[in-house]
Amino acid sequence: MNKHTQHLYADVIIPLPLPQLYTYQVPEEHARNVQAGCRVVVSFGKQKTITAIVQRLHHQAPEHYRAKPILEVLDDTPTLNDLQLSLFAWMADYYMCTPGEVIQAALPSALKINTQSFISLVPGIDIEAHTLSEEERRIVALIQKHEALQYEELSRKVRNSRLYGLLKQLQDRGLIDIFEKTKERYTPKRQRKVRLAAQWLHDKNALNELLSSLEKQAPQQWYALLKYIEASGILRDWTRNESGVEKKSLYATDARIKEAAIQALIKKGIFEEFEVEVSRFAAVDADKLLPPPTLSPAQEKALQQIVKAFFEEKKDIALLHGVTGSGKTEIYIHLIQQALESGSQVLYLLPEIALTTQIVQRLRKIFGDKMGVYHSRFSDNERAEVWRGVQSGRFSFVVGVRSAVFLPFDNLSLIIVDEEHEASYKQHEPAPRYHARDVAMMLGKLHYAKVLLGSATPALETYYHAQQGRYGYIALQERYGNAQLPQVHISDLRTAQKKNRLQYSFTPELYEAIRKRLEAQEQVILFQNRRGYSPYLYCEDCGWIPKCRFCNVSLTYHMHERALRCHYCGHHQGAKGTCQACGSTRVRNVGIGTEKIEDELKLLFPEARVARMDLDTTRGKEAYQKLIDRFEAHDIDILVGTQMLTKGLDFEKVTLVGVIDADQLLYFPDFRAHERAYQLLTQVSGRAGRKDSKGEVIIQSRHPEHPVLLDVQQQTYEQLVTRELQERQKYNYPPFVRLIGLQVKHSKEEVAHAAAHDLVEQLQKQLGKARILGPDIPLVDRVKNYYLRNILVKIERQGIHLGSVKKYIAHCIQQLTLQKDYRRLLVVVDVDPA
Ligand SMILES: Nc1ncnc2c1ncn2[C@@H]1O[C@H](COP(=O)(O)OP(=O)(O)OP(=O)(O)O)[C@@H](O)[C@H]1O
Ligand SMILES: [Zn+2]
Repeated sequence: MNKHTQHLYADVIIPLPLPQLYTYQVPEEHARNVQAGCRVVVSFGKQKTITAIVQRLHHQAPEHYRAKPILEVLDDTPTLNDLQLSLFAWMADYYMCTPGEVIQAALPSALKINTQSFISLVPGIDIEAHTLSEEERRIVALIQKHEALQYEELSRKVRNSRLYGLLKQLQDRGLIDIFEKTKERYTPKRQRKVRLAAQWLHDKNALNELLSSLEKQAPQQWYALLKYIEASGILRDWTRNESGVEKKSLYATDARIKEAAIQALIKKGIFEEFEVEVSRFAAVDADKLLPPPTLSPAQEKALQQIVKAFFEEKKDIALLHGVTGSGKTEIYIHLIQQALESGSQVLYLLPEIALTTQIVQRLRKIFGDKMGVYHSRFSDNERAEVWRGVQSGRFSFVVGVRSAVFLPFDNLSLIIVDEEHEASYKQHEPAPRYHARDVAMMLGKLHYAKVLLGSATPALETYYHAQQGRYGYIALQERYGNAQLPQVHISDLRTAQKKNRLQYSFTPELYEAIRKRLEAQEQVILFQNRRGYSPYLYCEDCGWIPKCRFCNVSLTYHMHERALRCHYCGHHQGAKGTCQACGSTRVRNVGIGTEKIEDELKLLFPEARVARMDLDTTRGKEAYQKLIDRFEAHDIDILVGTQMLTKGLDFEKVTLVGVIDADQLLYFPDFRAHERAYQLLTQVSGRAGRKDSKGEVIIQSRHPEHPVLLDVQQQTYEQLVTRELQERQKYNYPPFVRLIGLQVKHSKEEVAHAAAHDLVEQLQKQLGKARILGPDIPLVDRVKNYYLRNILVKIERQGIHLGSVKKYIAHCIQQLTLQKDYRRLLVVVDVDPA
């Protein structure tokens, strides 16, 4: 068969949780411009048009259905490049989700298509003069009734599967307009500018004549023109006229200039008005950029070791294990600079919250406008702009949160994962439940890029792989400058309580230390990893504890808003002063949240300026940054907060860090509890004394002899690791095995229970009893009205084919949910749960 007449097919990813790709036929007229990675419009299901991504083009018709045609191709150049398509396919496979779910997570919503196209008649058309079929007439009549009709609405009214084709024909005949059809929501920001019309250029005499005539006849215009000449700098260099001056800036900054005067100059042909696309990000003057900081000898040595690990030892991944305040960021800066100079791209990943702050400001001063920032707090348009900017080459360097791994890089040579131990690199909900550090490693592999992991408290897995020689390993033991690591004291809550020496939640040591620091005009950070006022209320008469209506968990008391809040589903209700079971007024609040600490501090230190940093006080876009700025400016003496406080912050005047209650970290029921507690406590401690040797940390605990606390105190990370690795090996936990978590959810408890048991039974058939744990009833066993059961699959790292195991698990789940009784069942799969 002749190649040109052979049909072309496209496998497309539909952004829905569908297990498979769909094959569509590519009509002749699109065959030339369609490519893998392009967005296309297809019809899917009943009367639905949807935007999909082309994964692959080929010539095989699908076996089991007749391929429908692609309706439209939206991109001239693909939105996704080949490396992204490979990465996303790998993610769907590895994290056991659908390709559509990966696409949903990857594309900024501004690049997703709005299929709600509008249709209208072409203005002024005499429809009677055209011959139309009956169906066409009906459609036209419907359109005529409205000024513009949405495609979806029309399709509901018409109910014709060929609607798209019919409309296309009407459009081709010039009868209707389909406008804003499948328009992407990304709108570039535009700026109106003016410049001098060409005839006045290069001729100072002509310009002078013009000025003197204007001065007499139209002084306002004369003044506006003078202002333009000055602002544009054209007399020094005529070529500056080309880029002009923002129109608004001429009259907005000088009350003597009226907009009308500028308008008049445009009308006279002296000014010419034009429009440009501008960035949503403030520009940085290229000549104001700073060189990278000079490294200390220890930093320099670490840098050399990293280079050696990457290029001599040929490691693709290296771990920079540098204590808090050792200046890891400065080392990254040097590596980034080198990579950019070689003409390639760099990705720098940071945990969510750390990003809004200090680090970005530091990097901006060095890398200026070639640095893009990718953050979930940004608007859709801003994120789409970064996406497009990476594609166009405007941003060769991106600093971003976990979702930045999805950006359209085509030439990465370096990926940095800062604070690689951070749990927030893992996405929990919705799928893909990916870990950005692990995706970054795959991304690195696809690009042949080097991956640098950095942390003061590496994840156990990471450290283990480094020990095994799989990753390069670089240690940096000293803080930058004269700073010393802080002294850590453990303060015994139990004894203080027994002897009745507690002042509210504070031991005498912590109280005294705060008092001294305040006196010395220094700053204090207090850490309590629980927001709200208290974790629950309790009626002393009848024992009533308010619980969430939708979740099996007590409601947290938020005193400031007088509300009870569920931290699982967000449900909230007013807090009444009395017990809602027996009416008693003896309702006590139990446990300590950040709000309570804040209140207690106001009573204990009435003159101190206290602020709180947790999810509740940082909801607004700028709220977090403002708190940081105020603390930096020393408008706040004591900052109380949750783990948000621990992430990479750098404050000069903080000399004391207090931990209110370490026990809730140490006794959390999770195999990672000790590791996490060590990391959190070490990180928060690391905020103290970053510029000198006065740093002090006081950790309150009822178990002052706890080995993890001693490790934090003595900075014996290796000791902690050895102990934990032994435990993990003994009980089969990562890094010795891989975990896949399964959560069975149903609105009826019996069903969830029975289904979980059935699933375990099925899984055990092929995988054996030892590999399957559960089903377990989780601590909170009902969330958002779903009853939950957990199953854990453990797979050894060697000698078993992971892919086959995953296939089998998927198969078991599918078989289970096909059963009639389990139709409403949900099974959430979480590969490498964290
Ligand atoms: N070479 C250098 N020149 C000037 N200042 C430096 C240099 N290296 C580090 N600093 C300063 O030392 C402080 C600590 O550095 P940095 O924040 O990079 O540490 P870090 O290793 O990332 O710490 P953490 O793990 O606690 O986040 C910062 O204020 C930084 O500006
Ligand atoms: Zn709830």
